[in-house]
Amino acid sequence: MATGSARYLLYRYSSRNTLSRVRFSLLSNRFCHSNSSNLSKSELYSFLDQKLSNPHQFSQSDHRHFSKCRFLNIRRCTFSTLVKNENPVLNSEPVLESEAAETSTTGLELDLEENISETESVSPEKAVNFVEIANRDPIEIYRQLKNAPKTEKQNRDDWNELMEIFSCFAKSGWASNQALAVYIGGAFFPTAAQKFRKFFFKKLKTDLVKYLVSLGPGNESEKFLFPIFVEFCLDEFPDEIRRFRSMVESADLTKPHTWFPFARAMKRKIIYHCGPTNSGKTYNALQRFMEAKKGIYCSPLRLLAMEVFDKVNGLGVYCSLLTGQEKKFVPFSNHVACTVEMVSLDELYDVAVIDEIQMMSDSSRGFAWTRALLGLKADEIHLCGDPSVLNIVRKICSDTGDELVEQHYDRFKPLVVEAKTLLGDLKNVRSGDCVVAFSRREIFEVKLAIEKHTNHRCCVIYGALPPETRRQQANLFNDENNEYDILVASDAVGMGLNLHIRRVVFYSLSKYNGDKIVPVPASQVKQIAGRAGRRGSRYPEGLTTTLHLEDLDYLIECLKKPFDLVKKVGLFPFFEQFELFAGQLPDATFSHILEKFTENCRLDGSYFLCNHLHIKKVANMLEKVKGLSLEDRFNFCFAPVNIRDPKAMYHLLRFASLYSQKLPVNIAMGVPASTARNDSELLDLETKHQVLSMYLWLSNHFEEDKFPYVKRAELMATDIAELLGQSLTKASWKPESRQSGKQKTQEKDGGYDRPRSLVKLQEKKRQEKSLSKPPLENVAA
Ligand SMILES: Nc1ncnc2c1ncn2[C@@H]1O[C@H](COP(=O)(O)OP(=O)(O)OP(=O)(O)O)[C@@H](O)[C@H]1O
Ligand SMILES: [Mg+2]
Repeated sequence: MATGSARYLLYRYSSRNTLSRVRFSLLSNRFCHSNSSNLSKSELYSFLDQKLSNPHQFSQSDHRHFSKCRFLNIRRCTFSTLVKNENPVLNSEPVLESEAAETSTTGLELDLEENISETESVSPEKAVNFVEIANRDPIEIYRQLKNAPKTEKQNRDDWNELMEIFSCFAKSGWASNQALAVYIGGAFFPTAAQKFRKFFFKKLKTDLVKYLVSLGPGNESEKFLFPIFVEFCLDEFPDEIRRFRSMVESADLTKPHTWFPFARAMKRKIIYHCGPTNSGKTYNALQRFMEAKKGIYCSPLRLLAMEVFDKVNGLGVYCSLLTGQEKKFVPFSNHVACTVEMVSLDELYDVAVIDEIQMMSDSSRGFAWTRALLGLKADEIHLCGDPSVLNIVRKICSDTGDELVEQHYDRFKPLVVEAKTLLGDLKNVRSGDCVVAFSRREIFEVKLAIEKHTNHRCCVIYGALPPETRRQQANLFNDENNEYDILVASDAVGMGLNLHIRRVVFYSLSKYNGDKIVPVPASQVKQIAGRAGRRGSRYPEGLTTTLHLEDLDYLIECLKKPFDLVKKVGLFPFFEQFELFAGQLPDATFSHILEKFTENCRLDGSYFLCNHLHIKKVANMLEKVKGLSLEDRFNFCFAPVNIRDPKAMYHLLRFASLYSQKLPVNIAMGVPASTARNDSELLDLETKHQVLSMYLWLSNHFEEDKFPYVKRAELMATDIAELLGQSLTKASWKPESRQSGKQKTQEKDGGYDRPRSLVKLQEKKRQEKSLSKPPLENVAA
């Protein structure tokens, strides 16, 4: 049977079965792409019967296919043209849909309208002028629907199709996103869409239904429905819209440079000291800092702030110290060394230094650097960092109108990679080595192994140690006149400390990121490796290598890799912004407000909202403490606490409870009489110090009289830091296993071996995973 006649039969069949236009088109499409065009009339009819017997015969892909063809089918070649072309009585030469579309021109639209009316008598359904509907004003459509006295009856197919269209609309990410622009919130959108559907179904108009059915579920119908939906919402939900509007406006984090009008009123000069590690960036910035009449140095770490405080005072420039935990005011000082979170944006300075500016992109703490850069009231601001945020600083300066001067640096002496590695054996460590491991457990295992199998003694530095203890360990390592000539450290060694390291040895290049084991990012590897061979140290030429040969390639790859260019930097609302937003949700809990803020806040393309999982965890715990103001909660949530340490969390809860009851907050903790004898005692000392540090932090962020035991806490903290230092120098025990099922290290005869390269292990796992996955085509099939 010729395709033309088959199509005619198909059309006749569709008339007989009152097939909707969409279904007819889909069917004819399928038909044309199948061998069924060779069937006889009865065979064809039974083929169609069989197709139609399954109500789900038109799959999503059919709909998608039809959507794609919509412009061909509707705008340029309507069903009626198709029928006309295919009708052997009217046209003996059949024209396929695609051909008809191909040959149509833009001028055809007028003809199509004629065709619609022309075919009214032959169409299985009343022909509808789709072009006219597509161009109709949505406001007018909405009014017409609203004023329609009753619904017009539809056939079942169209009804079902319409249901599907509305169900897709309600789930549409596009529509939900667009709705935000008219202040229909993401949470409210499904309700609004459901009410819209109810409204529409009560007022069905056949022409609209036909048109929507011709568009089918998906993009096209969503785009058509959306403006009508907007009209409906404006009319039906003015209160919700008003409420959401003020909520969105109070969560507006766009244009953060406008938040600091005083800084904007100043003509600031920004000097970006840009370069790799050990290139003199901080040194040069500090020279200007010390020359200035009034200066501030903003550090990424307490330890580094203390170091600058000592160094600057040592050079005769009076300088105070300000960190979350301590305030050391030096009389007559016009200079201050602080942690970046503590920087004052009220004071005027001649020179400010913001060290490690690339930390602006840090997922949790980035906002503190962004705030300092945008808000510092200083004539001259020196930024020190790697080139990763250079572009974004350029953009910020063009927003703020500040002058930007770039100073580029090279490393004093190149870092040399030792290709031999330690051949998997820690016995090959040498004096001046810093072995870098990424967990506390590994650090102690390495220390134990080195001290057992060699004559070297090890100092240790890791994040959970107080800065005072880290400094004590660093001094012990730097001092030539003792037996502690190896440093075993975590990534905590990567910033700030000036250590006499000859060679950085990576024990591993993978670390646990709180969720899974991942390769250490290249920027971090560079930063850590850069600790070797500092200018002015005993080893001005630096070396780096790995324990295992297998890890060497990854190390080289990281060192060669150019710095990634950061596209976004961190932001977080001030308390005042948060408070304004909270006003929209009077009965909500703190964590709910936080959640809503995250959901509704708007940010410019160069910024992201900093990760606040930690804050949320604390907020959830403090939910049960009654009587805290919003500001109190906000402050308590920023207190430095290890959320994975139940003891530390318990103390924070206790502090907040006492505070809320207006009782003096006590420490309720003693200092152990002697050094730690095992790892659990050491862990206990670490926790105790963290709790005291938290107490001191809180005393600096709340009224002092509420935390009356500051002096005592300071003394206890000093004692514990000392005990920790003493405990570490003699520590020779196996670390506590905090997680079961972790990789076990192996001891071999007369030596020590880590199981295997974790980087390789990760790579192998990834490869196995991708091999076990079927090829994409199969998945699609
Ligand atoms: N011009 C100089 N004269 C004397 N010592 C210098 C000079 N420049 C830098 N140094 C010393 O070199 C060492 C590294 O310098 P600096 O700390 O400024 O490097 P950096 O580029 O900031 O490195 P990082 O990125 O690791 O912070 C420091 O001990 C510093 O005192
Ligand atoms: Mg530096």
